[in-house]
Amino acid sequence: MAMFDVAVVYLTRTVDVAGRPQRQVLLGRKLTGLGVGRLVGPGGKLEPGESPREAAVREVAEEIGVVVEPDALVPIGEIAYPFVDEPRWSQFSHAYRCDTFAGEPTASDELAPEWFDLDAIPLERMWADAALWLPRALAGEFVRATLAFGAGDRVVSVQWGVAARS
Ligand SMILES: COc1nc(N)nc2c1ncn2[C@H]1C[C@H](O)[C@@H](COP(=O)(O)OP(=O)(O)OP(=O)(O)O)O1
Repeated sequence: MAMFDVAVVYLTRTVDVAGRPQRQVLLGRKLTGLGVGRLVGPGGKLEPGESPREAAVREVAEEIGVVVEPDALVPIGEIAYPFVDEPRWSQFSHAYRCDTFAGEPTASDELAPEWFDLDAIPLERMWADAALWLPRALAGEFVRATLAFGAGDRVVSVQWGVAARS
């Protein structure tokens, strides 16, 4: 199945809450395009000739006005998303975590960013696949998977260990 590539970035930070360190992740409410209304990491499609890392740097700057260095991006997953009923939506996602960045996340036309505690990510407001892998990936595991979407944006099949483009 033909798939377009996307890069998605999960910025993380540690804040002090009543004298204790609290890990947080930045998500944003999608304001336009596929998945509008959902919480996502900043990201989007690769442009022609771009590497996933280059796209990740560009998308973070465009969508939340934050500067990340390519080397600061830590790969946390490669996930193929075949859309069985809408093949033109099928995509291959390169996911990164990034602890080091410059600038304050700011809303754009595409995304309204917000920090969430890592132990209380509102997974029900994200794409349905997030609950299957994101907490593990943010805890340090590299996730490779093929997660097929069906009608109603439900995950209809799960294959771990392989990110299959066809
Ligand atoms: C768990 O997180 C995600 N799961 C799934 N299944 N898909 C996700 C997740 N986070 C982001 N995505 C997808 C959704 C979209 O297909 C892309 C991002 O798309 P976007 O429309 O923002 O792409 P751009 O290239 O920025 O848009 P333009 O076409 O407007 O340039 O990632």
